[in-house]
Amino acid sequence: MPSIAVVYHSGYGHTQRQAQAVAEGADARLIAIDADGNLPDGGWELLAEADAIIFGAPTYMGGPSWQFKKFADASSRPWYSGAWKNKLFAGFTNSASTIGDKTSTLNYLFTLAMQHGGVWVGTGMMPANSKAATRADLNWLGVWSGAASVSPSDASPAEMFPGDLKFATEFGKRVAEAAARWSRK
Ligand SMILES: Cc1cc2nc3c(=O)[nH]c(=O)nc-3n(C[C@H](O)[C@H](O)[C@H](O)COP(=O)(O)O)c2cc1C
Repeated sequence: MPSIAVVYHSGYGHTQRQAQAVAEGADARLIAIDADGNLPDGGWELLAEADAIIFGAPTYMGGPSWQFKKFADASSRPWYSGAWKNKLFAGFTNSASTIGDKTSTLNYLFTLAMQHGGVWVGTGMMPANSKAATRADLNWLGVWSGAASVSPSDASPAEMFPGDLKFATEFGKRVAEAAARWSRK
């Protein structure tokens, strides 16, 4: 079975809930970037061993949080040795506004994966964009480059939209299926 890691930052718990949903679908290990932008003990080793790495960050000011960016800059060490080359990568983000420039964050996560010589997995999911669509549906936002979710600015993590969480889990499953095909183990 391929090993999959979800490495994410969350300032206030919303991206963490999304990360848990992605990890559930992917049967992945969760690695939380802390408030200082550091990984827990053993985090880098888990990433080195993973067949697939899923990046997650909240969208702050139209991009990933600085803590995620600190992690990304620190990943220049495995970049130097090509240690993450040919792994599968995917990404997700959460923010308050429906659009909120979330795709800028997803584009950043994609670019990071490409810098590492990785192969990107998108959502591959049809949008729920008819008049009858509700926030309980999968991919209500209509995003293909990665999983996205909305947390209204006054909503707690417990109040996140069920469709967004289901979307995150299905996205995790898709990455796991892709990793099973990609991995030679
Ligand atoms: C510094 C800061 C900047 C933010 N910038 C954006 C933004 O550009 N777009 C948006 O939709 N929401 C923005 N938000 C709202 C957060 O994305 C939202 O609260 C999100 O749920 C936070 O995720 P977290 O709980 O995982 O930290 C911002 C919040 C903070 C604290």
